Amino acid sequence: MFDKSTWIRLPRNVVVGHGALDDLGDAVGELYLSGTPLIVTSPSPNQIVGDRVREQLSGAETVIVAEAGFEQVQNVIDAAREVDAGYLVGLGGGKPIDTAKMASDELDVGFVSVPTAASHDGIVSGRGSIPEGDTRHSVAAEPPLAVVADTDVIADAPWELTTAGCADIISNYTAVADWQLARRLKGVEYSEYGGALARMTAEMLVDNADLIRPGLEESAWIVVKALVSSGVAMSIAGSSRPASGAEHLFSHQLDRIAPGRALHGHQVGVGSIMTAYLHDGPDGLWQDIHEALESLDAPTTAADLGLSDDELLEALTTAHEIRDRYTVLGDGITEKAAREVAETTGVI
Ligand SMILES: NC(=O)C1=CN([C@@H]2O[C@H](COP(=O)(O)OP(=O)(O)OC[C@H]3O[C@@H](n4cnc5c(N)ncnc54)[C@H](O)[C@@H]3O)[C@@H](O)[C@H]2O)C=CC1
Ligand SMILES: O=C(CO)COP(=O)(O)O
Ligand SMILES: [Zn+2]
Repeated sequence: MFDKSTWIRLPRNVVVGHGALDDLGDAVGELYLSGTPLIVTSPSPNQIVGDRVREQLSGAETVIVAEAGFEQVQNVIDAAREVDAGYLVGLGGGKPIDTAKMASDELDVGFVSVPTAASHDGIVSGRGSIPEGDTRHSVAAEPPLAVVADTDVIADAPWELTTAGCADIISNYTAVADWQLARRLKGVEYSEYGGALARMTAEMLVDNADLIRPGLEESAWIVVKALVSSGVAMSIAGSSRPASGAEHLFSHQLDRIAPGRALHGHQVGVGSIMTAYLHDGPDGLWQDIHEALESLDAPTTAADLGLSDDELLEALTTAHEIRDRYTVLGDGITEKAAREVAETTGVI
């Protein structure tokens, strides 16, 4: 008997474009949400567009989160209960958006995603990525009912935020390769559709890398659309597997070893260069990934990430410990192997 069943939860309204923030009220109005909106944001996005968002959502309250973590999620839950929030709006980069979507899940209220930077592919996903002690959880969270991405605001954000988002997407190449490896070696469930979409998104971004340039609103448009597509791949898969493999484990480990040193997307990009080499050897995809990152002016070396060689090697040799997710790192690679891959790819 066929007894498989799956839920794919996707946003109803995805509004991307110049001045899209002015459509936020309409995009939310169409969802028939009721009650007080609670805006979950971090200091810079609040300063940049907080008032514009509050103008669109009458009676909105605001809570500021500086970091992502379970404590912050709990603070948002408490703030939401205090104002009897009807729905939450994540405004900013990946941290406030993840925090809002996790709090919404716990509170059983709607979630709206308003990215102010194209820095990560969690803007649409129904996953939250949260550190806790020595580990980092990828948890099911409330997918957004609406995503409103204003390309004017995003194009105005520091350029490195956009290149971080590009690198987060490019890393889908190695994430999907790890996922396929885990299917072959460990029988991990694989979604052809989720894997193909994630990979195609990375390919489209690499093919358009020449068009992605600072200050061009069209670049923000290309990157946001790719981030949406990558998030949809995660929703189809019901996990972050299409967009998170060993390169992400490496980045998560760096967040512990060298916190705040570099952006998430930049760390996974450098990780992806090295794990692509581990997958395919010297003549494989690592050079294309390296070239695409270089052409975007995204980091390709430990020094670009503000890391010493030793910090980078420590992260690479211990990344497999972060969580129980089988990747090309298996149960860990030796320091000699890590040094060889990092040197051969020019990362150190
Ligand atoms: N749930 C998921 O599927 C995913 C989650 N993530 C998570 O997202 C986080 C990384 O996201 P980031 O956006 O890099 O972190 P972030 O939220 O800390 O943002 C990075 C910086 O950009 C600033 N910023 C945002 N918009 C700005 C603007 N318009 N102008 C000036 N500054 C602006 C923020 O204030 C912050 O200082 C990590 O915690 C990562 O694990 C990343 C990818 C996918
Ligand atoms: O960053 C992600 C996808 O880009 C997902 O993060 P996790 O590795 O925590 O699932
Ligand atoms: Zn990521």
